[in-house]
Amino acid sequence: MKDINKDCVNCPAHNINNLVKLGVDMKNFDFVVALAGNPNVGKSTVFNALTGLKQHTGNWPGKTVGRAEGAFMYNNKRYKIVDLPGTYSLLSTSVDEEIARDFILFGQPDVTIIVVDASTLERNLNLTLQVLEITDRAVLCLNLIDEAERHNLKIDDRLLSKELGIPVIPCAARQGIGIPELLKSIHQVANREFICKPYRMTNTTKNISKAVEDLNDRLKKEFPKLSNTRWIALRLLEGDQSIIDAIKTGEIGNLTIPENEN
Ligand SMILES: Nc1nc2c(ncn2[C@@H]2O[C@H](COP(=O)(O)OP(=O)(O)OP(=O)(O)O)[C@@H](O)[C@H]2O)c(=O)[nH]1
Ligand SMILES: [Mg+2]
Repeated sequence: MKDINKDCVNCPAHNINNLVKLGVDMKNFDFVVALAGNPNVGKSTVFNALTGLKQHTGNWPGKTVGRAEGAFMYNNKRYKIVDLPGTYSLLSTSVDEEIARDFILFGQPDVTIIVVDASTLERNLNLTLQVLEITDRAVLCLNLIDEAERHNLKIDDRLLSKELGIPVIPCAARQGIGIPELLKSIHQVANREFICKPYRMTNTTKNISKAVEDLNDRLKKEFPKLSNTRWIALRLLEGDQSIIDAIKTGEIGNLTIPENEN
């Protein structure tokens, strides 16, 4: 009897009650969700599972080359979801990586799903920690868990969730495993039923903090609509030439994605 219930909870018919794949129907959405992650970790596979669309997937990096958008409805809330090119770092400079970086930083998503490859978790944590520096609302999709298991890797997802301060959901997106749990977490984080406490590095000295605060104030005054000005202030202190140029030309102000485009 117990097994029958378990099968019922995991069967597609049960999930259909909660998830409606809306394809490209992005009207009147309540929340914007971004898919961030290293190349080739299954972001588009998750996107397709949630929207019913058919974004290009395959086993090599660099397939998604622009922003793809779709929608789904879950528990009567409408979500617009944005699939992004893979990126190793928010400091990356290739054109595709910049598209991902700009949306994660300035697109003001309500929830960022960080998709990671469970079989190469450590490498993926670099981007994860960078994303957690700039957002209070994120969910970690611990994807390719089947591959990790095949390599006899066991990940303590509950401990990882505790340490990162965000929900961690083991998934095998290609097989649809973990998608119901992922949806539930996206919903809880978007609706503030789950309050994230993202892991933040705290090794900044007083002088640096003061310089960041000063620059942050000036940036906010100059570009009132720009999000993540603290991140920009840090890059300025590091001497990041592309950011310095974007400020000099005023181009940085264009990175804010207007609300009606969301
Ligand atoms: N075994 C296994 N394969 C998966 C899983 N999720 C995705 N894949 C496969 O992994 C490959 C990469 O998936 P994509 O969805 O294209 O990855 P992506 O992150 O969008 O890749 P880029 O757009 O190139 O950054 C595809 O061959 C998928 O079928 C999973 O959970 N398990
Ligand atoms: Mg992709």
